[in-house]
Amino acid sequence: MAKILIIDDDAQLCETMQSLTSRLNHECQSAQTLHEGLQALKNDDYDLVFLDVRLPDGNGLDVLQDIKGARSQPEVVILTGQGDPDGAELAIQRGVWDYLIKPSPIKQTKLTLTRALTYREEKQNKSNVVALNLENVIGRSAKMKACFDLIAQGAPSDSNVLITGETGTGKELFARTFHNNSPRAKGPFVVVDCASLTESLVESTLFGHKKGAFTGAQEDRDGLVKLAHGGTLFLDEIGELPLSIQKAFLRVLQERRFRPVGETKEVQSDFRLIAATNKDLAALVESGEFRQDLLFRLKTMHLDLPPLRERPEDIKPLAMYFLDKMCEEHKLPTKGYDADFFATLAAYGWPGNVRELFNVLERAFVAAGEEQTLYAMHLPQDIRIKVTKATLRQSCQSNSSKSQGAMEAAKDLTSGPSGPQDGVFPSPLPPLKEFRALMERRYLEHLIRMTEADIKEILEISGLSRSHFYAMVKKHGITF
Ligand SMILES: Nc1ncnc2c1ncn2[C@@H]1O[C@H](COP(=O)(O)OP(=O)(O)OP(=O)(O)O)[C@@H](O)[C@H]1O
Repeated sequence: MAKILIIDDDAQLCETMQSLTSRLNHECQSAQTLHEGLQALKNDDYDLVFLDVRLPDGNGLDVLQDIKGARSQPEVVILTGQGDPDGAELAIQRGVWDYLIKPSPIKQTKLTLTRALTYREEKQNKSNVVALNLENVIGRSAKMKACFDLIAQGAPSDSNVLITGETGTGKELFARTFHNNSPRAKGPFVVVDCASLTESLVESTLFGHKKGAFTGAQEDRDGLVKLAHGGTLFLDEIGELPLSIQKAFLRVLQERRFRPVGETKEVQSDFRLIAATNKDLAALVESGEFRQDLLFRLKTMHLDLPPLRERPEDIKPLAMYFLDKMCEEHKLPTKGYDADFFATLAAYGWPGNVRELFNVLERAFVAAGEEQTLYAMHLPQDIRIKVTKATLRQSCQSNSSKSQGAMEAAKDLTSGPSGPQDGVFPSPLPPLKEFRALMERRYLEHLIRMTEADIKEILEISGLSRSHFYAMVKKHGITF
Protein backbone atom coordinates (compact mmCIF):
# COMPACT_ATOMS: atom_id res chain seq x y z
CA MET A 1 0.00 0.00 0.00
CA ALA A 2 1.33 3.43 -0.95
CA LYS A 3 0.58 6.84 0.55
CA ILE A 4 -0.58 9.47 -1.87
CA LEU A 5 -1.08 13.21 -1.44
CA ILE A 6 -3.23 15.33 -3.75
CA ILE A 7 -2.57 19.06 -3.74
CA ASP A 8 -5.50 20.61 -5.61
CA ASP A 9 -8.16 23.16 -4.72
CA ASP A 10 -10.83 21.33 -6.72
CA ALA A 11 -12.75 19.45 -4.03
CA GLN A 12 -14.57 17.27 -6.52
CA LEU A 13 -11.34 16.13 -8.15
CA CYS A 14 -9.86 15.32 -4.74
CA GLU A 15 -12.89 13.19 -3.98
CA THR A 16 -12.65 11.30 -7.29
CA MET A 17 -8.92 10.72 -6.80
CA GLN A 18 -9.47 9.55 -3.25
CA SER A 19 -12.04 7.02 -4.32
CA LEU A 20 -9.80 5.80 -7.19
CA THR A 21 -6.74 5.38 -4.98
CA SER A 22 -8.64 3.62 -2.20
CA ARG A 23 -10.03 1.17 -4.80
CA LEU A 24 -6.39 0.44 -5.63
CA ASN A 25 -5.72 -0.14 -1.91
CA HIS A 26 -3.65 2.98 -1.41
CA GLU A 27 -4.04 5.59 1.31
CA CYS A 28 -4.80 9.09 0.13
CA GLN A 29 -4.88 12.57 1.69
CA SER A 30 -5.66 15.87 0.06
CA ALA A 31 -4.60 19.49 0.56
CA GLN A 32 -6.32 22.52 -0.96
CA THR A 33 -3.36 24.91 -0.90
CA LEU A 34 0.40 24.75 -1.39
CA HIS A 35 0.90 25.73 2.22
CA GLU A 36 -1.30 22.85 3.43
CA GLY A 37 0.43 20.44 1.03
CA LEU A 38 3.93 21.36 2.20
CA GLN A 39 2.78 21.06 5.80
CA ALA A 40 1.39 17.57 5.11
CA LEU A 41 4.73 16.55 3.57
CA LYS A 42 6.52 17.76 6.70
CA ASN A 43 4.25 15.77 9.00
CA ASP A 44 3.97 12.57 7.01
CA ASP A 45 5.81 10.43 4.43
CA TYR A 46 4.20 10.14 0.99
CA ASP A 47 5.20 8.01 -1.99
CA LEU A 48 3.45 10.05 -4.65
CA VAL A 49 2.12 13.60 -4.92
CA PHE A 50 -0.42 14.76 -7.50
CA LEU A 51 0.21 18.48 -7.81
CA ASP A 52 -2.04 21.09 -9.37
CA VAL A 53 -0.27 24.00 -11.10
CA ARG A 54 -2.58 26.92 -10.27
CA LEU A 55 -3.40 27.00 -6.60
CA PRO A 56 -4.93 29.79 -4.49
CA ASP A 57 -1.60 30.60 -2.85
CA GLY A 58 0.78 30.18 -5.81
CA ASN A 59 2.10 28.12 -8.70
CA GLY A 60 2.72 24.42 -7.97
CA LEU A 61 5.78 24.36 -10.22
CA ASP A 62 7.49 26.97 -8.03
CA VAL A 63 7.56 24.62 -5.03
CA LEU A 64 8.42 21.48 -7.00
CA GLN A 65 11.93 21.27 -5.55
CA ASP A 66 10.57 21.58 -1.99
CA ILE A 67 8.12 18.77 -2.64
CA LYS A 68 10.71 16.50 -4.25
CA GLY A 69 13.13 17.31 -1.46
CA ALA A 70 10.64 16.34 1.30
CA ARG A 71 11.76 13.65 3.74
CA SER A 72 10.15 10.81 1.77
CA GLN A 73 11.35 12.21 -1.60
CA PRO A 74 8.02 11.45 -3.29
CA GLU A 75 7.45 11.02 -7.03
CA VAL A 76 5.41 13.92 -8.43
CA VAL A 77 2.71 13.92 -11.11
CA ILE A 78 1.51 17.32 -12.30
CA LEU A 79 -2.22 17.94 -12.72
CA THR A 80 -2.94 20.81 -15.02
CA GLY A 81 -6.21 22.23 -16.20
CA GLN A 82 -4.44 24.51 -18.63
CA GLY A 83 -3.20 21.99 -21.18
CA ASP A 84 -0.02 24.02 -21.07
CA PRO A 85 2.58 21.87 -22.85
CA ASP A 86 5.45 24.26 -22.19
CA GLY A 87 4.79 24.35 -18.47
CA ALA A 88 4.40 20.59 -18.46
CA GLU A 89 7.62 20.14 -20.40
CA LEU A 90 9.41 22.37 -17.93
CA ALA A 91 8.01 20.29 -15.09
CA ILE A 92 9.24 17.09 -16.69
CA GLN A 93 12.67 18.64 -17.10
CA ARG A 94 12.63 19.37 -13.39
CA GLY A 95 12.16 15.71 -12.62
CA VAL A 96 8.39 15.13 -12.28
CA TRP A 97 7.17 11.72 -13.24
CA ASP A 98 4.50 12.82 -15.73
CA TYR A 99 1.68 15.33 -16.16
CA LEU A 100 -2.02 14.79 -16.59
CA ILE A 101 -4.36 17.25 -18.24
CA LYS A 102 -7.62 17.66 -16.31
CA PRO A 103 -10.07 16.10 -16.59
CA SER A 104 -7.86 13.05 -17.05
CA PRO A 105 -9.60 9.78 -17.96
CA ILE A 106 -9.62 7.28 -15.05
CA LYS A 107 -7.71 4.75 -17.15
CA GLN A 108 -4.88 7.23 -17.84
CA THR A 109 -4.71 8.35 -14.20
CA LYS A 110 -4.59 4.74 -13.04
CA LEU A 111 -1.83 3.90 -15.51
CA THR A 112 0.31 6.89 -14.53
CA LEU A 113 -0.21 6.19 -10.84
CA THR A 114 0.74 2.52 -11.19
CA ARG A 115 3.80 3.28 -13.30
CA ALA A 116 5.06 5.96 -10.94
CA LEU A 117 4.66 3.64 -7.94
CA THR A 118 6.36 0.72 -9.73
CA TYR A 119 9.26 3.01 -10.62
CA ARG A 120 9.52 4.11 -7.00
CA GLU A 121 9.43 0.55 -5.76
CA GLU A 122 12.23 -0.44 -8.14
CA LYS A 123 14.26 2.55 -7.01
CA GLN A 124 13.83 1.55 -3.39
CA ASN A 125 14.40 -2.16 -4.00
CA LYS A 126 18.04 -1.42 -4.56
CA SER A 127 18.46 -0.56 -0.91
CA ASN A 128 16.30 -3.42 0.27
CA VAL A 129 18.28 -6.27 -1.30
CA VAL A 130 18.78 -8.51 1.75
CA ALA A 131 19.52 -5.37 3.74
CA LEU A 132 22.88 -5.00 1.98
CA ASN A 133 24.91 -1.90 2.61
CA LEU A 134 25.07 -0.60 -0.97
CA GLU A 135 26.41 2.84 -0.14
CA ASN A 136 27.53 4.58 -3.35
CA VAL A 137 26.62 1.57 -5.49
CA ILE A 138 24.02 2.23 -8.16
CA GLY A 139 22.29 -0.34 -10.34
CA ARG A 140 18.73 -1.27 -11.08
CA SER A 141 19.26 -3.65 -14.01
CA ALA A 142 18.66 -7.37 -13.60
CA LYS A 143 22.39 -7.94 -14.20
CA MET A 144 23.35 -5.64 -11.33
CA LYS A 145 20.73 -7.18 -9.07
CA ALA A 146 22.32 -10.58 -9.74
CA CYS A 147 25.67 -9.08 -8.64
CA PHE A 148 24.07 -7.75 -5.45
CA ASP A 149 22.64 -11.22 -4.78
CA LEU A 150 26.09 -12.73 -5.13
CA ILE A 151 27.49 -10.22 -2.64
CA ALA A 152 24.65 -10.98 -0.23
CA GLN A 153 25.45 -14.66 -0.59
CA GLY A 154 29.25 -14.42 -0.34
CA ALA A 155 29.98 -11.46 1.93
CA PRO A 156 29.37 -13.23 5.25
CA SER A 157 31.85 -16.02 4.46
CA ASP A 158 35.65 -15.88 4.30
CA SER A 159 36.00 -17.43 0.84
CA ASN A 160 38.37 -15.95 -1.72
CA VAL A 161 36.65 -13.85 -4.37
CA LEU A 162 37.75 -13.13 -7.94
CA ILE A 163 36.13 -10.09 -9.56
CA THR A 164 36.46 -9.80 -13.31
CA GLY A 165 35.18 -7.16 -15.72
CA GLU A 166 36.29 -4.54 -18.21
CA THR A 167 38.07 -1.43 -17.02
CA GLY A 168 35.82 1.00 -15.12
CA THR A 169 33.03 -1.50 -14.41
CA GLY A 170 33.45 -1.07 -10.65
CA LYS A 171 35.71 -3.94 -9.59
CA GLU A 172 37.31 -1.99 -6.74
CA LEU A 173 33.96 -0.55 -5.68
CA PHE A 174 32.46 -4.03 -5.52
CA ALA A 175 35.48 -5.38 -3.62
CA ARG A 176 34.87 -2.67 -1.02
CA THR A 177 31.17 -3.54 -0.99
CA PHE A 178 32.04 -7.19 -0.24
CA HIS A 179 34.25 -5.96 2.60
CA ASN A 180 31.67 -3.49 3.96
CA ASN A 181 29.07 -6.24 4.13
CA SER A 182 31.34 -8.82 5.73
CA PRO A 183 32.05 -9.50 9.41
CA ARG A 184 35.45 -7.88 8.71
CA ALA A 185 33.85 -4.50 7.86
CA LYS A 186 35.49 -2.80 10.86
CA GLY A 187 38.91 -4.17 9.92
CA PRO A 188 41.27 -2.69 7.30
CA PHE A 189 40.70 -2.83 3.53
CA VAL A 190 44.17 -2.94 2.02
CA VAL A 191 44.60 -2.33 -1.71
CA VAL A 192 47.57 -3.80 -3.57
CA ASP A 193 47.95 -2.60 -7.13
CA CYS A 194 49.86 -5.52 -8.64
CA ALA A 195 50.51 -3.56 -11.85
CA SER A 196 52.59 -0.98 -9.99
CA LEU A 197 54.67 -3.45 -7.94
CA THR A 198 58.28 -3.32 -9.09
CA GLU A 199 59.89 -6.73 -9.57
CA SER A 200 62.69 -5.97 -7.10
CA LEU A 201 60.41 -4.67 -4.31
CA VAL A 202 57.35 -6.84 -4.77
CA GLU A 203 58.32 -9.34 -2.11
CA SER A 204 59.12 -6.80 0.58
CA THR A 205 56.03 -4.71 -0.31
CA LEU A 206 53.78 -7.72 0.16
CA PHE A 207 55.51 -9.58 2.96
CA GLY A 208 57.57 -6.84 4.68
CA HIS A 209 61.26 -6.96 5.58
CA LYS A 210 63.69 -7.01 8.45
CA LYS A 211 66.13 -4.18 9.11
CA GLY A 212 69.27 -4.71 7.03
CA ALA A 213 67.70 -7.35 4.76
CA PHE A 214 68.87 -5.33 1.73
CA THR A 215 70.45 -1.97 0.98
CA GLY A 216 67.99 0.73 2.05
CA ALA A 217 66.11 -1.48 4.55
CA GLN A 218 66.86 0.78 7.50
CA GLU A 219 64.18 -0.60 9.81
CA ASP A 220 61.77 -3.49 10.18
CA ARG A 221 58.68 -2.91 8.06
CA ASP A 222 55.37 -4.77 7.85
CA GLY A 223 54.18 -5.73 4.38
CA LEU A 224 50.68 -5.16 2.99
CA VAL A 225 49.65 -8.75 3.75
CA LYS A 226 50.34 -8.17 7.44
CA LEU A 227 48.55 -4.80 7.37
CA ALA A 228 45.40 -6.57 6.16
CA HIS A 229 45.24 -8.64 9.37
CA GLY A 230 41.63 -8.75 10.58
CA GLY A 231 40.35 -7.27 7.32
CA THR A 232 40.45 -7.71 3.55
CA LEU A 233 43.41 -7.80 1.18
CA PHE A 234 42.42 -6.57 -2.28
CA LEU A 235 44.83 -7.58 -5.05
CA ASP A 236 43.96 -5.35 -7.99
CA GLU A 237 45.20 -6.34 -11.47
CA ILE A 238 46.16 -9.79 -10.20
CA GLY A 239 47.03 -10.81 -13.78
CA GLU A 240 50.14 -8.60 -13.42
CA LEU A 241 51.54 -10.48 -10.40
CA PRO A 242 55.00 -11.76 -11.39
CA LEU A 243 55.20 -15.55 -11.81
CA SER A 244 57.98 -15.72 -9.22
CA ILE A 245 55.66 -14.27 -6.56
CA GLN A 246 52.63 -16.30 -7.60
CA LYS A 247 54.09 -19.46 -6.05
CA ALA A 248 54.90 -17.75 -2.75
CA PHE A 249 51.47 -16.18 -2.73
CA LEU A 250 49.73 -19.51 -3.25
CA ARG A 251 51.34 -20.74 -0.04
CA VAL A 252 50.23 -17.61 1.80
CA LEU A 253 46.69 -18.25 0.64
CA GLN A 254 46.76 -21.83 1.83
CA GLU A 255 48.33 -21.17 5.21
CA ARG A 256 47.90 -17.47 5.89
CA ARG A 257 51.59 -17.53 6.96
CA PHE A 258 54.65 -16.03 5.29
CA ARG A 259 58.22 -15.01 5.94
CA PRO A 260 59.22 -11.32 5.63
CA VAL A 261 62.40 -10.69 3.61
CA GLY A 262 65.49 -11.32 5.79
CA GLU A 263 63.42 -12.85 8.60
CA THR A 264 63.90 -16.39 9.85
CA LYS A 265 60.54 -16.77 11.60
CA GLU A 266 57.16 -16.94 9.86
CA VAL A 267 54.48 -14.35 10.52
CA GLN A 268 50.73 -14.91 10.51
CA SER A 269 47.99 -12.74 9.04
CA ASP A 270 44.27 -13.40 9.14
CA PHE A 271 42.89 -11.74 5.99
CA ARG A 272 40.22 -12.33 3.42
CA LEU A 273 41.43 -12.21 -0.16
CA ILE A 274 39.61 -10.47 -2.99
CA ALA A 275 41.40 -10.26 -6.34
CA ALA A 276 40.39 -8.42 -9.51
CA THR A 277 41.45 -8.35 -13.12
CA ASN A 278 40.30 -7.21 -16.54
CA LYS A 279 42.45 -9.91 -18.15
CA ASP A 280 41.41 -13.37 -19.20
CA LEU A 281 43.24 -15.42 -16.54
CA ALA A 282 42.38 -18.72 -18.25
CA ALA A 283 44.17 -17.48 -21.37
CA LEU A 284 47.15 -16.42 -19.24
CA VAL A 285 47.23 -19.93 -17.77
CA GLU A 286 47.24 -21.32 -21.33
CA SER A 287 50.19 -19.12 -22.27
CA GLY A 288 52.08 -20.06 -19.10
CA GLU A 289 51.91 -16.59 -17.56
CA PHE A 290 49.61 -17.47 -14.68
CA ARG A 291 49.59 -20.49 -12.37
CA GLN A 292 46.56 -22.70 -12.72
CA ASP A 293 46.63 -23.76 -9.05
CA LEU A 294 46.55 -20.09 -8.00
CA LEU A 295 43.62 -19.38 -10.33
CA PHE A 296 41.65 -22.27 -8.77
CA ARG A 297 42.35 -20.89 -5.30
CA LEU A 298 41.32 -17.36 -6.21
CA LYS A 299 38.11 -18.40 -7.87
CA THR A 300 36.28 -19.92 -4.91
CA MET A 301 33.70 -17.28 -5.69
CA HIS A 302 33.56 -15.44 -9.01
CA LEU A 303 31.83 -12.13 -9.68
CA ASP A 304 31.86 -11.06 -13.32
CA LEU A 305 30.79 -7.41 -13.64
CA PRO A 306 28.85 -6.68 -16.84
CA PRO A 307 29.94 -3.78 -19.06
CA LEU A 308 27.69 -0.72 -19.04
CA ARG A 309 26.55 -1.25 -22.65
CA GLU A 310 24.91 -4.53 -21.56
CA ARG A 311 22.83 -2.78 -18.90
CA PRO A 312 21.68 0.51 -20.43
CA GLU A 313 18.92 0.89 -17.86
CA ASP A 314 21.65 1.71 -15.29
CA ILE A 315 22.92 4.73 -17.22
CA LYS A 316 20.22 7.16 -16.13
CA PRO A 317 20.29 6.32 -12.39
CA LEU A 318 24.12 6.39 -12.43
CA ALA A 319 24.08 9.77 -14.16
CA MET A 320 21.50 11.23 -11.77
CA TYR A 321 23.41 9.92 -8.76
CA PHE A 322 26.68 11.42 -9.97
CA LEU A 323 25.23 14.79 -11.01
CA ASP A 324 23.25 15.18 -7.78
CA LYS A 325 26.48 14.50 -5.92
CA MET A 326 28.28 17.15 -7.98
CA CYS A 327 25.52 19.69 -7.29
CA GLU A 328 25.71 18.94 -3.59
CA GLU A 329 29.50 19.29 -3.56
CA HIS A 330 29.31 22.63 -5.39
CA LYS A 331 26.34 23.81 -3.29
CA LEU A 332 24.17 24.22 -6.38
CA PRO A 333 20.46 23.34 -6.64
CA THR A 334 19.72 19.97 -8.23
CA LYS A 335 19.64 20.23 -12.01
CA GLY A 336 16.90 19.17 -14.40
CA TYR A 337 17.54 17.10 -17.52
CA ASP A 338 16.22 17.32 -21.01
CA ALA A 339 15.22 14.03 -22.66
CA ASP A 340 17.89 14.52 -25.34
CA PHE A 341 20.59 14.48 -22.64
CA PHE A 342 19.73 10.94 -21.57
CA ALA A 343 18.99 9.85 -25.13
CA THR A 344 22.57 10.74 -26.09
CA LEU A 345 24.04 9.00 -23.04
CA ALA A 346 21.99 5.91 -23.82
CA ALA A 347 23.11 5.83 -27.45
CA TYR A 348 26.85 5.80 -26.64
CA GLY A 349 28.80 2.53 -26.18
CA TRP A 350 30.86 3.46 -23.05
CA PRO A 351 34.03 1.43 -23.70
CA GLY A 352 35.47 2.89 -20.47
CA ASN A 353 32.26 1.97 -18.62
CA VAL A 354 31.17 3.81 -15.44
CA ARG A 355 34.49 5.60 -15.06
CA GLU A 356 34.13 7.08 -18.54
CA LEU A 357 30.48 7.97 -17.88
CA PHE A 358 31.43 9.88 -14.72
CA ASN A 359 34.26 11.71 -16.53
CA VAL A 360 31.91 12.76 -19.31
CA LEU A 361 29.27 13.90 -16.82
CA GLU A 362 31.82 15.96 -14.97
CA ARG A 363 32.69 17.71 -18.21
CA ALA A 364 28.98 18.31 -18.94
CA PHE A 365 28.50 19.66 -15.42
CA VAL A 366 31.32 22.15 -15.91
CA ALA A 367 30.03 23.11 -19.38
CA ALA A 368 26.53 23.79 -17.97
CA GLY A 369 27.83 26.11 -15.21
CA GLU A 370 24.88 27.70 -13.42
CA GLU A 371 22.32 26.60 -16.02
CA GLN A 372 19.40 24.76 -14.46
CA THR A 373 18.87 22.13 -17.15
CA LEU A 374 21.36 19.80 -18.78
CA TYR A 375 20.98 19.28 -22.52
CA ALA A 376 22.84 17.01 -24.94
CA MET A 377 24.62 20.20 -26.05
CA HIS A 378 26.49 20.20 -22.72
CA LEU A 379 28.04 16.80 -23.45
CA PRO A 380 31.54 16.69 -24.95
CA GLN A 381 31.55 17.16 -28.70
CA ASP A 382 33.42 13.90 -29.42
CA ILE A 383 30.68 11.89 -27.70
CA ARG A 384 27.90 13.72 -29.58
CA ILE A 385 29.62 13.21 -32.90
CA LYS A 386 30.17 9.50 -32.24
CA VAL A 387 26.51 9.09 -31.23
CA THR A 388 25.26 10.97 -34.28
CA LYS A 389 27.45 8.92 -36.60
CA ALA A 390 26.43 5.64 -34.98
CA THR A 391 22.76 6.59 -35.14
CA LEU A 392 23.12 7.43 -38.80
CA ARG A 393 24.97 4.21 -39.56
CA GLN A 394 22.33 2.21 -37.74
CA SER A 395 19.47 3.93 -39.41
CA CYS A 396 21.12 3.48 -42.82
CA GLN A 397 21.70 -0.22 -42.20
CA SER A 398 18.31 -1.08 -40.77
CA ASN A 399 16.51 0.90 -43.38
CA SER A 400 18.51 -0.16 -46.40
CA SER A 401 15.33 -1.52 -47.91
CA LYS A 402 13.62 1.81 -47.48
CA SER A 403 16.93 3.57 -47.95
CA GLN A 404 15.74 6.55 -49.90
CA GLY A 405 13.46 7.99 -47.22
CA ALA A 406 15.75 7.11 -44.33
CA MET A 407 18.86 8.62 -45.89
CA GLU A 408 17.06 11.87 -46.48
CA ALA A 409 15.86 11.94 -42.90
CA ALA A 410 19.37 11.24 -41.62
CA LYS A 411 20.81 14.01 -43.73
CA ASP A 412 18.07 16.22 -42.41
CA LEU A 413 19.13 15.52 -38.86
CA THR A 414 22.75 16.46 -39.26
CA SER A 415 22.67 19.33 -41.68
CA GLY A 416 21.88 22.90 -40.82
CA PRO A 417 20.08 25.42 -43.01
CA SER A 418 23.23 25.89 -45.03
CA GLY A 419 24.44 22.31 -45.25
CA PRO A 420 26.35 19.92 -43.00
CA GLN A 421 28.84 21.57 -40.65
CA ASP A 422 31.02 19.62 -38.24
CA GLY A 423 28.43 16.84 -38.07
CA VAL A 424 25.70 18.81 -36.30
CA PHE A 425 26.28 22.55 -36.50
CA PRO A 426 24.52 24.87 -38.91
CA SER A 427 26.39 27.92 -40.07
CA PRO A 428 26.15 30.66 -39.04
CA LEU A 429 25.59 29.31 -35.54
CA PRO A 430 22.15 30.44 -34.28
CA PRO A 431 21.46 31.35 -30.63
CA LEU A 432 21.36 28.26 -28.41
CA LYS A 433 17.61 28.46 -27.78
CA GLU A 434 16.90 28.54 -31.51
CA PHE A 435 19.36 25.72 -32.19
CA ARG A 436 17.76 23.54 -29.52
CA ALA A 437 14.29 24.09 -30.94
CA LEU A 438 15.59 23.33 -34.44
CA MET A 439 17.27 20.10 -33.38
CA GLU A 440 14.28 19.05 -31.31
CA ARG A 441 12.00 19.52 -34.27
CA ARG A 442 14.37 17.64 -36.60
CA TYR A 443 14.75 14.84 -34.09
CA LEU A 444 10.99 14.44 -33.82
CA GLU A 445 10.49 14.54 -37.60
CA HIS A 446 13.28 12.04 -38.10
CA LEU A 447 11.93 9.76 -35.39
CA ILE A 448 8.42 9.82 -36.83
CA ARG A 449 9.71 9.07 -40.33
CA MET A 450 12.13 6.38 -39.15
CA THR A 451 9.48 4.52 -37.15
CA GLU A 452 6.79 5.14 -39.76
CA ALA A 453 4.86 6.88 -36.97
CA ASP A 454 4.69 3.76 -34.82
CA ILE A 455 3.91 5.39 -31.49
CA LYS A 456 5.11 2.44 -29.40
CA GLU A 457 8.48 2.48 -31.11
CA ILE A 458 8.66 6.29 -30.89
CA LEU A 459 8.18 6.21 -27.12
CA GLU A 460 10.64 3.36 -26.72
CA ILE A 461 13.42 5.08 -28.69
CA SER A 462 12.88 8.59 -27.38
CA GLY A 463 12.27 7.64 -23.75
CA LEU A 464 9.43 10.20 -23.74
CA SER A 465 6.07 9.59 -22.09
CA ARG A 466 3.10 9.61 -24.44
CA SER A 467 1.80 12.91 -23.12
CA HIS A 468 5.22 14.54 -23.30
CA PHE A 469 5.67 13.38 -26.88
CA TYR A 470 2.30 14.75 -27.98
CA ALA A 471 3.00 18.02 -26.19
CA MET A 472 6.27 18.41 -28.10
CA VAL A 473 4.66 17.52 -31.40
CA LYS A 474 2.00 20.13 -30.72
CA LYS A 475 4.59 22.72 -29.75
CA HIS A 476 6.42 22.29 -33.04
CA GLY A 477 3.23 22.13 -35.10
CA ILE A 478 4.20 18.75 -36.58
CA THR A 479 1.39 16.80 -38.15
CA PHE A 480 1.58 13.09 -38.84
N1 LIG B 1 27.58 0.54 -9.89
C1 LIG B 1 28.25 1.66 -9.61
N2 LIG B 1 27.67 2.61 -8.88
C2 LIG B 1 28.31 3.79 -8.59
N3 LIG B 1 29.56 4.06 -9.01
C3 LIG B 1 30.19 3.13 -9.75
C4 LIG B 1 29.59 1.89 -10.10
N4 LIG B 1 30.46 1.17 -10.82
C5 LIG B 1 31.57 1.92 -10.95
N5 LIG B 1 31.42 3.09 -10.29
C6 LIG B 1 32.41 4.18 -10.23
O1 LIG B 1 33.17 4.14 -11.42
C7 LIG B 1 34.53 4.45 -11.17
C8 LIG B 1 35.41 3.28 -11.59
O2 LIG B 1 35.17 2.18 -10.71
P1 LIG B 1 36.33 1.19 -10.23
O3 LIG B 1 37.62 1.92 -10.00
O4 LIG B 1 35.79 0.38 -9.10
O5 LIG B 1 36.46 0.32 -11.57
P2 LIG B 1 37.46 -0.86 -11.90
O6 LIG B 1 36.66 -1.90 -12.59
O7 LIG B 1 38.21 -1.26 -10.66
O8 LIG B 1 38.44 -0.16 -12.95
P3 LIG B 1 39.92 -0.62 -13.43
O9 LIG B 1 39.83 -2.00 -14.00
O10 LIG B 1 40.25 0.38 -14.50
O11 LIG B 1 40.78 -0.52 -12.21
C9 LIG B 1 34.63 4.75 -9.67
O12 LIG B 1 34.46 6.14 -9.49
C10 LIG B 1 33.43 4.00 -9.11
O13 LIG B 1 33.00 4.57 -7.87
